[in-house]
Amino acid sequence: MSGIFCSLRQLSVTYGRGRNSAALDGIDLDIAGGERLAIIGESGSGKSTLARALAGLLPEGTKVGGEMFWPSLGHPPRPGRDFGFVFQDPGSSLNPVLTIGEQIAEGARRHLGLSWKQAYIRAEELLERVRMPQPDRAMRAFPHQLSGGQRQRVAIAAAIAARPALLIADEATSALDVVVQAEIVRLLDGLVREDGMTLLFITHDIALASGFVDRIAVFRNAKLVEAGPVRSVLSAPESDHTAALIASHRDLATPPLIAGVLP
Ligand SMILES: Nc1ncnc2c1ncn2[C@@H]1O[C@H](COP(=O)(O)OP(=O)(O)OP(=O)(O)O)[C@@H](O)[C@H]1O
Repeated sequence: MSGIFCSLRQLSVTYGRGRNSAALDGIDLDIAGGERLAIIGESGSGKSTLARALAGLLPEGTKVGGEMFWPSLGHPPRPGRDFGFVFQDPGSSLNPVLTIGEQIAEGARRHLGLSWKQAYIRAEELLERVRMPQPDRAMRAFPHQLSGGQRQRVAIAAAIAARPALLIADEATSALDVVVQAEIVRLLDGLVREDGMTLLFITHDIALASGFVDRIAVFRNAKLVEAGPVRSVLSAPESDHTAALIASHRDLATPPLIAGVLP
């Protein structure tokens, strides 16, 4: 890991249109360059709001308080260039009327200044990297011709096309069955290690995240409950809420298995 990638100081977010309760409230958090950080929390705890705040994707009219610093980038991350986003439903980020090759190549062309020909070559290399079966055929396919897991591989390839420093995966495996889920987690893990990307892995599933991330940050009701290395959070959670989350996963709550889950 290298230095601090992002520092949040008392970050607060309140959505507009008459809402007065904060979606994030006084968050202090440092994210190291190249680290794999899991953002854990129940539905509505503020996880996606954190991702949108980092990515500068909050809707107009949202009130943002506190400060965000980007020591290694020197500026807020630019969409498609400095960060890539992978969502739960790849259908929301893939264009149904463009071929897979066209949509991956577009990001590489626009942000890396490649010609279309070079961008197509890069797109096919990316499909190989995300272990898409028959990448040459997949280049000419449309999203609806692929399985959910394959679409998620394409979404990941598109998200990393411009070699971003930050990859945000927001419930990226939640809609997949457990076998494909494990494959996608392994894939993300390998890609961020190889490229030295910082990964924000947003999930409600502490057991899934604990198998591969470096640190866990637990959110509840707009607040950061605790953050720390996986081993410390699992073996000595600071809050009752985190302890309850761990206890709800029997395989994590059983001490001999904690060691088994960790790398
Ligand atoms: N665009 C929006 N406008 C108004 N309120 C919003 C908006 N998006 C989220 N919220 C509210 O902000 C709070 C935090 O939502 P957020 O989506 O960040 O939570 P989350 O932990 O990601 O939940 P989930 O796991 O269900 O996606 C919730 O109360 C939610 O209803």
